[in-house]
Amino acid sequence: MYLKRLSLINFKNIGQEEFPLTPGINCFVGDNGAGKTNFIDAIHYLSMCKSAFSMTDTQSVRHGEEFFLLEGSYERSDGRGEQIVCSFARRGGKTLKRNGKEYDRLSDHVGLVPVVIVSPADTALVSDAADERRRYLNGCISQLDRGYLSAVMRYNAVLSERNRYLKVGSDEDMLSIYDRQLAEHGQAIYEKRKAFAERLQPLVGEYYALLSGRREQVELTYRSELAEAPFTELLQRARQRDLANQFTTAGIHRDDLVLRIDGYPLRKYGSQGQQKSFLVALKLAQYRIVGADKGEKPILLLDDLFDKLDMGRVEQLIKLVSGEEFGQIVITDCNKVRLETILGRQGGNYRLYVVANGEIAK
Ligand SMILES: Nc1ncnc2c1ncn2[C@@H]1O[C@H](COP(=O)(O)OP(=O)(O)OP(=O)(O)O)[C@@H](O)[C@H]1O
Repeated sequence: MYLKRLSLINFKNIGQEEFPLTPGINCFVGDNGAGKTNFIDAIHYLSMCKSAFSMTDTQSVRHGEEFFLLEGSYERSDGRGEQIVCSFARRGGKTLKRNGKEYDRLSDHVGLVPVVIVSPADTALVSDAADERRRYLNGCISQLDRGYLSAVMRYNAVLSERNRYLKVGSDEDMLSIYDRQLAEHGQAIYEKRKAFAERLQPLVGEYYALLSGRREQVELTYRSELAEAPFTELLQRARQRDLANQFTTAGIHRDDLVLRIDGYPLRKYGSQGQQKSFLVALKLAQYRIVGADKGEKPILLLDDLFDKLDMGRVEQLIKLVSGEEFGQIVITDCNKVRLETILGRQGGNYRLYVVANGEIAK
């Protein structure tokens, strides 16, 4: 699946733009603050119904305007077309249409146009607390599995209720009801996270080796208390502790992904370039899994390509993503000459858009 044509109105610093894209490599170049990332974010919106960067939709409406509108025309691998329109109005909220028909629920759209993004904001996956990594896992798995997202939402709802109850009550029967519900959704989430992480593991190692020239070895492992015992048993064991603490102390809301380099924690011992390489390897691994499961190659968004990577690793990355396994690529970089030099060495088949003040130079 690739994006053939993109149209934007009032999206961040972009007033109005419409242009075609190639099925191969598309590059947005321009100075800092020009609006390159905003084009990438628009593509992300059309797939995930939300920004990859801004917390709220309102932040994506151009200052002084009332709404934004994004439209993408896609071509599937079998030649069929898809027309996706995402709009948001400060007063009217968000709507999403596929081929003219509005979705009842935005979540029904997630996964139709698979997308994987690599951006400087990924560093939060290494530096921040475990909830950032759980959010990442949730985002990946929900592109592949509709039931997963609703299981997570139900789990979180029961968890909040149980935590509220623990502050006011201690009835064993009541807690057992919550436990049964938590265990039902939590166990299913655990199994899916475990299976996904097991698929990621070898691919992350493989891609990291390719990017780094096999200089270091990296590992990714999924850590969950549910690996020790079934969830119902964990909840039973934690009951007295939960009553004392007045919140739920065991469960998949404490899961984490453990990232290591040469056996040591990546956050403490990895250099910035090594951490970035790990994150790129992780995203490429995700790309492979999503592509295999969907039967459509995702769109790969590489925001700020040279962020923390040396020339050798960037060149390796471009070589990798120019291969058969990958489909449409969208790259942003502030240095046109540097980018063109590398792309030239890889065959020179790409389209370049020069961005200034939210506009593409014609
Ligand atoms: N809602 C908005 N309305 C108007 N302008 C906005 C809005 N949100 C962000 N911007 C502007 O968009 C610009 C940032 O664009 P973007 O992040 O795409 O830059 P970039 O070209 O990727 O830059 P860099 O090379 O620094 O990463 C900034 O000038 C910012 O002020």
